[in-house]
Amino acid sequence: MIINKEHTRSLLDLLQKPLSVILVNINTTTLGILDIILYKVQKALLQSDVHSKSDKSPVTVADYGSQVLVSFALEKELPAMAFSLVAEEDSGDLRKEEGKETLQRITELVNDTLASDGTYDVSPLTEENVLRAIDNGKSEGGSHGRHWVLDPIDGTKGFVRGDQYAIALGLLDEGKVVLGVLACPNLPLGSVNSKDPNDKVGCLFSAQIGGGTYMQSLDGSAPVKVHVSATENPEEASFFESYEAAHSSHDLSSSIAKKLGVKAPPVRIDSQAKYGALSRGDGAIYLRFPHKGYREKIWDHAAGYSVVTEAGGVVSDAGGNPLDFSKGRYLDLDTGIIVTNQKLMPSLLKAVKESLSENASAL
Ligand SMILES: Nc1ncnc2c1ncn2[C@@H]1O[C@H](COP(=O)(O)O)[C@@H](OP(=O)(O)O)[C@H]1O
Ligand SMILES: [Mg+2]
Ligand SMILES: [Mg+2]
Ligand SMILES: [Mg+2]
Repeated sequence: MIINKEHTRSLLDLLQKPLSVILVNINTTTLGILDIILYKVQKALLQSDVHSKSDKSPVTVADYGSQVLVSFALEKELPAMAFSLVAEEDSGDLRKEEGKETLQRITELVNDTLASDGTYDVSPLTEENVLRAIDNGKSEGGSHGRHWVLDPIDGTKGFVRGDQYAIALGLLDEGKVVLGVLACPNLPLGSVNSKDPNDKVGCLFSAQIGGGTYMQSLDGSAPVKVHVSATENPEEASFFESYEAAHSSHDLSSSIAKKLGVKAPPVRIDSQAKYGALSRGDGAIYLRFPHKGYREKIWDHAAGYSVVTEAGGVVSDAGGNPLDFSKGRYLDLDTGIIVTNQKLMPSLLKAVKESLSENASAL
């Protein structure tokens, strides 16, 4: 397995801009701390430091380490605010006998990182501190107050494979997503469809409610405003879906695309990088149809929803209802998630409805 250099970029560095939008003072040195942990984690991954959660999905030291450091830094930087974090990972497996070594490894990495960075003058975190930082993410969210929503690594399968992944942070205010930051370290700056291996990669998308969506390179170019594709013609539209067929029915999306008249083959990539790419018009449609019984989590969509919506796109469930982030850790929705521009949405909804009634067994 080859994990390339982009995996080592600083997570908090990626988050700096939008945090500054809401006037949170996280300084740049602090933001550098995750560089080192990801570099080390990358090496650990080569030693197959990938574990399986109770739902059989993978988690790596990188996922935990990212959650510890984002949680730690947010708590440090937001002392005056009531700090509530809804995040993907929990400490359950790390508290078991079998999780001991992984916990040790995370603690070691976090402490090495904090020490070599030096921004926070703190004594080394104990394993208990690490567990507590992870468990900061236990908030239930909901319709009152402010809640940060974190996916420390979205697209873990892509991360492990060396493909696309994202670090996704959103902010809920009274149940609405008001801020979204999506760092996509492996996404080419020009287009997801770029075939040139020398193209620069690493994109940061950020959106604030009412303020549009901006993209910049991860090494700090000036942000440019981005918009979703304006196409009204499905024949010109290409569509995104999960790389993993287990996450979204490829059969159903293929039937929808056919009905709609989409000519291009699907673009299959991991993570919310799909939302980022769509927000700048790389493709015009994103279809997500998890298999029966799967419940979508808010951290898998909050940042991406904000980035696409502020770029002029529409995100809804398969019934055309807007996504509701105010219900807690899960999104309660009808069947799937579809994303496109305002012009294409009515015909997309029609195609989805017809395909669902003809291919109910595809889910
Ligand atoms: N059976 C399933 N159906 C749909 N989504 C699933 C799934 N199992 C895991 N996922 C979610 O799909 C996300 C990745 O989406 P994508 O397929 O677009 O890359 C995962 O995020 P994590 O990698 O953060 O766990 C996980 O939350
Ligand atoms: Mg996961
Ligand atoms: Mg995720
Ligand atoms: Mg994740």
